[in-house]
Amino acid sequence: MPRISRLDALKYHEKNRPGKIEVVPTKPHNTQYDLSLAYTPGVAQPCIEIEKEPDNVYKYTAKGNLVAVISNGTAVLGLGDIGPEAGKPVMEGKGLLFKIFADVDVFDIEVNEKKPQKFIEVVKAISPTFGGINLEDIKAPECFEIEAALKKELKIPVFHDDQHGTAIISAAGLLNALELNGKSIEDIKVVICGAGAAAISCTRLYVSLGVNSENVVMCDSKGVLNEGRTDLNPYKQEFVTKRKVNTLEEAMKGADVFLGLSVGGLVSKKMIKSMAKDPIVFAMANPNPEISFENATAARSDVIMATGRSDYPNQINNVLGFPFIFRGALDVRATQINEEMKIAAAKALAGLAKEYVPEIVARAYNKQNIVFGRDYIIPKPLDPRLIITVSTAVAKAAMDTGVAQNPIKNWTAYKQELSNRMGISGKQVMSIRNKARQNPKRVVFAEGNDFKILKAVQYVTREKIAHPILLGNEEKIRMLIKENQLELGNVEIIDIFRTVTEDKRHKLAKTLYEKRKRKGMTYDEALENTYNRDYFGALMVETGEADAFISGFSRKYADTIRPALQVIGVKEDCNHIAGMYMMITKQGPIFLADTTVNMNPSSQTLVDTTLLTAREVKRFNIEPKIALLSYSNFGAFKGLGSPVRVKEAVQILHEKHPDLMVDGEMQANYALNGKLRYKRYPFNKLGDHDANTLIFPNLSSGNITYKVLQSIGTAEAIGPILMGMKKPIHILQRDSSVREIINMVAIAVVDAQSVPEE
Ligand SMILES: NC(=O)C1=CN([C@@H]2O[C@H](COP(=O)(O)OP(=O)(O)OC[C@H]3O[C@@H](n4cnc5c(N)ncnc54)[C@H](OP(=O)(O)O)[C@@H]3O)[C@@H](O)[C@H]2O)C=CC1
Ligand SMILES: CC(=O)C(=O)O
Ligand SMILES: [Mg+2]
Repeated sequence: MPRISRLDALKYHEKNRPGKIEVVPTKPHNTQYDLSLAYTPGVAQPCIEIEKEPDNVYKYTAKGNLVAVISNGTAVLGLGDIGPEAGKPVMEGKGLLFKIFADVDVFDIEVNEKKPQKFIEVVKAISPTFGGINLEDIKAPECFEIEAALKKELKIPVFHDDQHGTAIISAAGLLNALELNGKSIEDIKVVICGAGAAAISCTRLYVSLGVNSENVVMCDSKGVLNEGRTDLNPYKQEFVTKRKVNTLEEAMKGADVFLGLSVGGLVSKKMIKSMAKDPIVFAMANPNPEISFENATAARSDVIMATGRSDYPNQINNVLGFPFIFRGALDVRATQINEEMKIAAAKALAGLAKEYVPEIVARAYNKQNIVFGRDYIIPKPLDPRLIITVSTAVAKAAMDTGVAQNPIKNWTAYKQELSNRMGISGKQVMSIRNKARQNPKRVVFAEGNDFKILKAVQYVTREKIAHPILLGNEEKIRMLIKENQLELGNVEIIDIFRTVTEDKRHKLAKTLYEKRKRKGMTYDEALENTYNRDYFGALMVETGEADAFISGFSRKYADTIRPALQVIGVKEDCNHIAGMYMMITKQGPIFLADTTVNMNPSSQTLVDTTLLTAREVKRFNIEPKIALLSYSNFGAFKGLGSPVRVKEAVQILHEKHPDLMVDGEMQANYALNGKLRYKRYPFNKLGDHDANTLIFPNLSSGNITYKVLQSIGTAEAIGPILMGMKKPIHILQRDSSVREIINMVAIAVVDAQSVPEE
C-alpha cells in the first residue's frame, strides 16, 4: 500500500468541498407539494404525534439511526490535547466510517469544554436528537467520570470508543494471537504502555477474560505504576504492580505481551528482543505506533505484530467495532451497551478471523488469499461480513441481557436487512444463495484444478450451498489446497484419466452412444469422449450421478457448450438455448438476453429467447417487463435489418402471448425510462413501467452491454445463466471472479432443485 504523504492528506481534506461529510435529504423535495410535506404545514403532524407519544420520535425522525460523535479534543489520537477544532477531522472521519461500514448517520460535535461536569451537561442537553452517543478522544481520567454519568442519566447507548472499542478489538486480537502461539491467557506476562482511557479499559477487559492482574505492569509518562508512586489517580491505582520495576525497559524483559496505548516511538528493538519467546506486540498508538512494524519484525522473527494503522498487517483499530456495535444496539433500540454486548462483539470478531476470507476482501488488500495466521489475527475493516457478524452478535447480547426495547423477531430477515443496507450482495443474490442452501445439490466442476474454482468450492461447501465434485488431477488439486491453506474437507475428486472404473466409463459411453449413434458417433468415439471433462461432467448429470455441471472457466464457450448440447439437450418445449445475465444495479435487477449464444437471431429466435427469459425472470419472483431493443422506436425505421426483425418478433409475441408485458422495438433509453416512453408512446404495452428485462437484437449488442456495465462497475453481473437446457449445465465466462463462480453454483443448485426426479 502506498505510504501517505502530508500533502496528499491535506489535499484530500481540502479538495472539492472542504471536509469529509455532508447532509443528504432522504425524502422527495422537488415540488411545492413535497416541500409542504417536508416542512410547514405537513411537518406539524409528526410533531403532534410525537408530543402525544414521545416514542414516535423513532417513527417520524432520523433519531433512531443518528449517533453523535462527541469530543472535546483533549486526547485526539496520540496527538494529545489539540483542542476541539483540531480534533474535528478525526470526528468527521469517524462519521464517515460509521456511514460506510454500517449505514449509521452521524453528527460530529466538537465541544469547547474540558470540565467534566459542564461537558456532561452539554451532552445531556443535546441527547434528544440522537439514538446513541459515541464519546471520542476525551482524555483520562475525565473520560471515566463523563461516561459513567451519561450512562446513568441517559436511556440511549453511551459508549466511549477509545475505551471500549479499543478494548473489544484488541481483546479479539489477543485471544487469536494466543491461540496461534499456544500460550495460555492465565499465564501471560503483560506490559501496558499508557495508563489513559484506552489502556485502563483494555486492561480491565483482558483481566475479565482471564489475564492475571498480578502479571500486568502498566506504565504512564512517568514510568511504571508501582508501589513507590504517590501521584496516581484512582484509575491508575487499580493497576499498581508489586514488582520492583520502574521503567518500561525493565518491564519488557521476559514479557509475553506488549500493548501500546500511549504515543509513538517509545519502544526500541532492544526492548522487543528482551521479551519472552513468541512475543505479542500490539503497538496501537496513532498515527505512529510505539514501535514500527518494520522494526518490531526485524528485531524478532517470532513476533506477532499489530498496529493501529491500515497500511500494515493486523490493524488493531476501533474502526472494527464502533460502526457495527452501534448498528446492533440501534437496531434493537438498546438502552445501553453493556459488558455482555462488548464481549459478544469481541468473540464475534475473533471468530470471524478464523473463517474463510472471501475473495472480495483479499482483492481489496491486493492479496491472492488471506488465511488465519500471524499476519491475519483480526478481520480486515473492508470485510463486508463484519456488519452481519458483529451487529448480530451485539443485538443478540442486548436481547439476552434485557436491554433491547425492540427485539429482533426474524434473524434471517435482520441479516438480509443488514446486507441490504450495505448493498453487499443485493437481495437477489442473497435470496438465490438462501434458496440453494435449503436443498443443496451435487455439482460437478470441470476445472477442479483451478485456484479460483477451489476458492469458490471452499465457500459453497462451508455455506452448504452445494456438494461439490471436482474433475481434475488429484495430486495437483491436493497440492493447490495445501499451498493456499484451503479447507475443502472430504471433497470428492475424480481424475477422469486415472480413477474411473471400466464399468463406469462404459456406462457413460453407452449413454452417449445411445444419444448420438444416429448422428454419426461410433461406440469407440463415445468411449474416447469420456476422457473429455465436458462430456464426462455432462454425462454424470445425465446419468444421475450429479445434479448440475459447471464448466467453461478456462475454455472457449462454444467448445464447452457442444458436449452439453449433445448429452443433455434442449428442453422439449424450447427450440433453442440462450444466455441471460442478471445485472444487480442500484435501481434493482435488470435481466439481459441473449448475451452468449445466438449471433444473428431470426424473429422466431428472438421470440423464443424472450419466452425463455420471461420464464427465468419469474423464477426470481420478479414480474418481467420486457423491452425488445433496437436503434429505432415502434416502427420508425422502415428499411431492412434488426429493427424489422425485432418488430416482427414483437408482433408474434403480442399475438401468441398477449398476457406478457412486452413491447418494442425500442431504444434503450425508452426501455429504461417508462415515463419518457409513456409520454411519447402511450399505447405501449409496458405503460409507464421501466423495463427490467432487455432482449437484444443480436449477440454483439447483448454481450457488449453486459461487459460495459460490468467493467465500469455500475452493476454486479450474475451469469451467464444458460436457458433452455434440459438439466442444469452452466458455462462460466473465462476469468470469472470467485464471487461470480459462487453465484453461478447457487443458480445451478436452484435450477437442479426444480428438475423433476426421474
Ligand atoms: N488503535 C486504536 O484503535 C486506538 C488507539 N488509541 C491510541 O492510544 C493512545 C492513547 O489514547 P487515549 O487513551 O485515548 O488517551 P489518554 O490521553 O487518555 O491517555 C494517554 C496515555 O498515554 C500516556 N503516555 C504519554 N506519554 C507517555 C510515555 N512517554 N510513556 C508512557 N506513557 C505515556 C499518558 O500518560 P499520563 O497518564 O502520565 O499522562 C496517558 O496515560 C493514543 O495514541 C491513541 O491514538 C486510542 C484508542 C484507539
Ligand atoms: C483510533 C482512535 O480512536 C484513536 O487513535 O484515538
Ligand atoms: Mg479515538
